[in-house]
Amino acid sequence: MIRFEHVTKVYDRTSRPALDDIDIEIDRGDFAFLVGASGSGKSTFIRLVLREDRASSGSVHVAGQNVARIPSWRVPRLRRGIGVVFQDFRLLPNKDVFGNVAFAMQVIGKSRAVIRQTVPEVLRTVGLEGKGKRLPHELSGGEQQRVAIARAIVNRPGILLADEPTGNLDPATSVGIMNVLDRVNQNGTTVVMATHDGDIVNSMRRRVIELSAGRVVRDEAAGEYTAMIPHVRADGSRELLPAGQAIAPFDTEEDEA
Ligand SMILES: Nc1ncnc2c1ncn2[C@@H]1O[C@H](COP(=O)(O)OP(=O)(O)OP(=O)(O)O)[C@@H](O)[C@H]1O
Repeated sequence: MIRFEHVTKVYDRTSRPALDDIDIEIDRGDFAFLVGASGSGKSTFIRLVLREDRASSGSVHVAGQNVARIPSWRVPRLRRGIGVVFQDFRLLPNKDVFGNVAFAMQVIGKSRAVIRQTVPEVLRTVGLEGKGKRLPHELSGGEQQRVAIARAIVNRPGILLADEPTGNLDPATSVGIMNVLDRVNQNGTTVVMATHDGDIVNSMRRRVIELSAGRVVRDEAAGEYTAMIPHVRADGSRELLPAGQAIAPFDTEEDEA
């Protein structure tokens, strides 16, 4: 569904690539977490899928299409097949819940009859039945994110990209949002979620793609937030430690040198 072939992205006026020779495939129906420190390239990955930016080299394929070959006038059609959810919800403040979701259908020319039928169905999917007339400021953060997800999926995209969707939410509310994303995935949508939320990654046990300085340093089918890597103790015995901690003995040696 999403294929990166040796993709490198170097932004103007920077020397270090934001993405460095990324070669990865995310299949139809997958659920993949993108993890990695701030600045490791997660948002850049998402921007390239949406063709908000172009790869400096290599190619990005979405639903079988090389996005660099799509003429500008057809980019909106590419994006119509991709729902996007952000950390800060980005709802229209003067439209109610129904209006926010309906708007995504109006802009692609859906009829009023179809909108009237579809929006309540989608609001039910995200757990917001009966809240169609509320304005965004009358909703909790978790409810606002549910509206954002409803809006992202109402046109049945093949892909849902979520950039830190639980970043502004407390842990309990985040679990509710993950249940919604899981349901969306079970309905066949490929979900890619960039996150710093270790608890969520560890509880979901889905594919984990870890970026570090623009490179894929880990890609596990049912991974955890932090990789556990083998570490040899001074006495020769072995233990599993989080990747960051396992390099400590080498730092010590350097300090002494
Ligand atoms: N428009 C830009 N111009 C120049 N450099 C950029 C631009 N956008 C991102 N970068 C740089 O590219 C690298 C990757 O940034 P990116 O935003 O993709 O990281 P991220 O993993 O999403 O970080 P975060 O977790 O903080 O959102 C960083 O070094 C960043 O400074």
